[in-house]
Amino acid sequence: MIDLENAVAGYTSFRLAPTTLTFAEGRFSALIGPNGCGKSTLLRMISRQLAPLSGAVRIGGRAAAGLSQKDLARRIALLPQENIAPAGISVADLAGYGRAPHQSLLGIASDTDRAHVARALHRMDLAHLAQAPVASLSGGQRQRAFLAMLLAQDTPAMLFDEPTNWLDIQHQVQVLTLIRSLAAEGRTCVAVLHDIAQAARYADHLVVMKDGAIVAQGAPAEVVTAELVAEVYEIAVEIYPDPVSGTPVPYPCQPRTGALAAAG
Ligand SMILES: Nc1ncnc2c1ncn2[C@@H]1O[C@H](COP(=O)(O)OP(=O)(O)OP(=O)(O)O)[C@@H](O)[C@H]1O
Repeated sequence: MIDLENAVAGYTSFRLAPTTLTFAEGRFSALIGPNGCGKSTLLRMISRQLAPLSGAVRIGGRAAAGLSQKDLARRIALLPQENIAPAGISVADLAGYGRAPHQSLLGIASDTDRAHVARALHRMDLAHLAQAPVASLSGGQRQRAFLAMLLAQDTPAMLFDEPTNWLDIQHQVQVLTLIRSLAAEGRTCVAVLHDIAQAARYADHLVVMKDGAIVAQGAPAEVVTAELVAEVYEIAVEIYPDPVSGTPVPYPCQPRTGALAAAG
């Protein structure tokens, strides 16, 4: 579980509103909202990449501020939006970095570490590219290599900042299904997603942000309404039921311009 109590973080030009929020374990929570509303800032604060200016962040009931770097990395992992691999590293070695918090200072890999890495590469469809340099991968393959590193870290709380970026539709579904199964294993999973229909279909819980503040949260069917989308994204939509899950799918209303407007 991750809980925030009046937590505030930000930069000179942008600050989150005091945020009180719980991400429950065993649940896939999706964070949605317009560009620049503070979603990444919130994840950075939770993962302690950005120190809270006030308030508290607790991970598994423990104050994040009081944890050692290693203890923190055993409890929570973050897939950032931008990832840079060390020069010349292979896919398997990158995934192996995820095991560092579980190793001694000497960084000697155990059989357990190797098993975690092999499983992570398999889950991300990368076993055949294990020895390939990360620099030689496509954008989607690289994203999956960083996801494999996250899986190898094997933490009870996992944060994903736009995990479906660069992925084709097959791998988008694979990653969203994977996050669901990680939550079903009892982990606390939080993902920033831009596709509201995907968020509504795959997540159990939606948290909606605007201008640095949480403006709505709850079950997707309750949260995703035409009124909320209009208020948060400033665009008129109609809501259709997802043909598979029945969850809400917002579709932009067509502006009635040109020949269509004249005909109507
Ligand atoms: N390192 C930084 N230094 C200063 N300002 C920053 C920094 N990172 C982000 N910001 C500002 O903070 C605000 C929130 O950014 P953030 O990245 O959290 O938004 P976001 O909701 O994740 O956006 P997006 O959907 O575009 O990824 C923006 O106005 C951004 O310009």
